[in-house]
Amino acid sequence: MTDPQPPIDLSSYNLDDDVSALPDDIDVLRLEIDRLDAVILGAIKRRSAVSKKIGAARMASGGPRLVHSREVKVLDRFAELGQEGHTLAMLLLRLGRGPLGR
Ligand SMILES: C=C(O[C@@H]1C=C(C(=O)O)C=C[C@H]1O)C(=O)O
Repeated sequence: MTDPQPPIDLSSYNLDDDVSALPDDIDVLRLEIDRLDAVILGAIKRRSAVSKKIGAARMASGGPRLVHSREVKVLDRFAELGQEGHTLAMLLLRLGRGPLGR
């Protein structure tokens, strides 16, 4: 159903490391949250900029601002997170539309 993900090497982010191996130390765990938030925020900002660039390029050649079929694929990608994943994907799509986006 979902497209295969592109071959991106995420190994340096340690996203698959066993969380149960982390110490039960709130300060240490919060540092891990802070690290992950920095990665997520950086990725979201870049995703929004790339999405806007695609929209601008498409409109410059007379195409539509949005492509429903592609947006459905993005929504599918986050479906494993359930309703919250849907909400998250919708927010990502909105961020890529800029201030006039719904
Ligand atoms: C980025 C694109 O343009 C728009 C933005 C999308 C996105 O942010 O993922 C998806 C589809 C389009 O509505 C695209 O067509 O890939």
